[in-house]
Amino acid sequence: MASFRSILSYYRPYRAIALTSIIAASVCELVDLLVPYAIGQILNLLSQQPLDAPIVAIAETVTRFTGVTNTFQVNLAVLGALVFLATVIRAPIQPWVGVWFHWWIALAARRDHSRKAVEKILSLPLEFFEENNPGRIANRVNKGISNHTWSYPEVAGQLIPKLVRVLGISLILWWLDWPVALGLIVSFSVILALTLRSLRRIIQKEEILDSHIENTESRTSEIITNIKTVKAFANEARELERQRHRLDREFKMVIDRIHRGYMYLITWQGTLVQCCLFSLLGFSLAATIAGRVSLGHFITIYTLASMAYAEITPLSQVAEVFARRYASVLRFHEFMELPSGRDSIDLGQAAIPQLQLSGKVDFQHVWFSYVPGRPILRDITLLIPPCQTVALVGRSGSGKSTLIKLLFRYFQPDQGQILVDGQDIQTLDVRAYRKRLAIVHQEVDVFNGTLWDNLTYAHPDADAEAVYRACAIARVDEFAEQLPHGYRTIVGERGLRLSGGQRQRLGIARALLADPDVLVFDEATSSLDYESERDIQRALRTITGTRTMIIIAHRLSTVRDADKIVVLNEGTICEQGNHDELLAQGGLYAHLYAIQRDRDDSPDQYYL
Ligand SMILES: Nc1ncnc2c1ncn2[C@@H]1O[C@H](COP(=O)(O)OP(=O)(O)OP(=O)(O)O)[C@@H](O)[C@H]1O
Repeated sequence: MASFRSILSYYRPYRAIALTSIIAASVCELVDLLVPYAIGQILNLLSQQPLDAPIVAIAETVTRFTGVTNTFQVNLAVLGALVFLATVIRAPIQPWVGVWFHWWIALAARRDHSRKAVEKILSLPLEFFEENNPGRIANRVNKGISNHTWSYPEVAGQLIPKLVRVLGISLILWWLDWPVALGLIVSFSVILALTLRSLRRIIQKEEILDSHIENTESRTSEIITNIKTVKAFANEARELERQRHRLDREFKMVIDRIHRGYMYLITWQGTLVQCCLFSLLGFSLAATIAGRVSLGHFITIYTLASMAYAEITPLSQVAEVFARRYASVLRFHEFMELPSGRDSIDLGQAAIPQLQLSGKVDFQHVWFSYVPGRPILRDITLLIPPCQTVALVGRSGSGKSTLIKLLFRYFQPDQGQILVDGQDIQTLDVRAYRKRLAIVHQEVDVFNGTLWDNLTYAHPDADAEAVYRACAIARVDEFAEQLPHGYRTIVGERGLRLSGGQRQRLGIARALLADPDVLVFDEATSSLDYESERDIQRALRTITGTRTMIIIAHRLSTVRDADKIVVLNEGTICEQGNHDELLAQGGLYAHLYAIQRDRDDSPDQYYL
């Protein structure tokens, strides 16, 4: 559970430098207090009233060392020097000991935690990304980090040094006239406590607002991602209406609850401060008339008290801004505390151990459910000998892709085990293991970069000859040559958009270049036209028998030549054998095959 402690731990690596810079900034604030004090003493000097003992002591020391006997001149020089030190000398030092380090820490922490956030994203389990859309995740991370970045200089550079300043003022006032100091301390503390209490109430509303904003932004991001569907169903107006409703709700919350709350706070706070200052003026004036306080001290007291009360507004503003950000900062920490997936990789591990597999895959009594009590796979037992081509077929939702997800260790079986070359895959180094597998999905991910970069994603050091060979098999060469800059054309997010078929060919070539021991095609050619698909299949025959291939397909023409066809039905294997055997069995496969042969005009394209 994220808490204030999590926020402190964000800056733990910079503890020493943070402490030093906060102390330095606080000292600068204290030095600034010398000015009203010295001005008060100058007034006493000019009006021939006695000076305070410390000033007299310093002046006597100066007289002893310099030999100057004119007391008035020495006193004036000492007081002038104090003002010079507190203003001219302090001015160039303060930004460096304070601002520079506060921002250095904030920016260094941003760099470090952005890296950690990427690490977290890479280590979260797959189901997290199925439940949270990219906009929601990016918003949570970016907002959390940027709020941390902005808050640190404010808290370390303002909040803490200003509090020290107020403490310094109280001590000086206590020394000059303790009843006035007591009045200031009590009134200041009461106002600050009341302010913080009001802020706490506003924070609760800020938290609700934050989750409203996250929902709105997440929907906007979904609209962008699914814009084709929105337009195709002419749902623009409905989406707009829904977002308008959400934005109105946010606005109402901001104005009626949050902004109004701040307005009330500023109003009573300002009035109370002025009342206190006015009363303090009366008390110190009375003390001066009664001769208890010198004219110089009266000026010093009033100036210092004004300075202290003047800090209530900036202090509460910093506290207010911090409060606004607190909720989103905590949400960032909650995100960072999410448990990593069981399949997560040790990113600190330098070298990936080498692993070579024969490609023998053995599912032994595998049970699996996404939701407890609702098994998706039931007692799957399947042996795939090395270098065989096995097809997984079955109705939509029968569990084909889930079986592959288990093979890739995205999820763990509830019961049973999956062995590769006789070893339980859970015992293998996950990075080394996955390096020996490759998959081509129906939807191929294309990164922003050149076609070449995308092709060599799994194997960046692949030599040109290997790339061209894979491209020839997957028929990438056909369209690559047509692109404006060939293989160096930028594709993806900020480049040329590839068609669904072209993306699938790219996906196939990319997987081939990884040179895996087990190659999986999950509806990998479904976006291709019949002719291209047949051509690619013919080309793929050159690698058939060189590695284990698992093909998930609805189009029967793509699996007829498989060594084994496994038919899944409601999470169980109901039949297995080659095409002819399954037809001869006259079971589900033969039944569906017959239905589709009758339905389809083309004898080569049967869908399951
Ligand atoms: N992350 C998930 N959480 C919960 N249920 C899931 C999840 N992923 C898939 N399922 C469910 O598991 C079942 C099997 O899904 P799976 O994707 O394995 O089927 P499939 O045979 O590959 O289907 P298709 O041929 O349509 O791709 C479906 O009922 C699906 O709704």
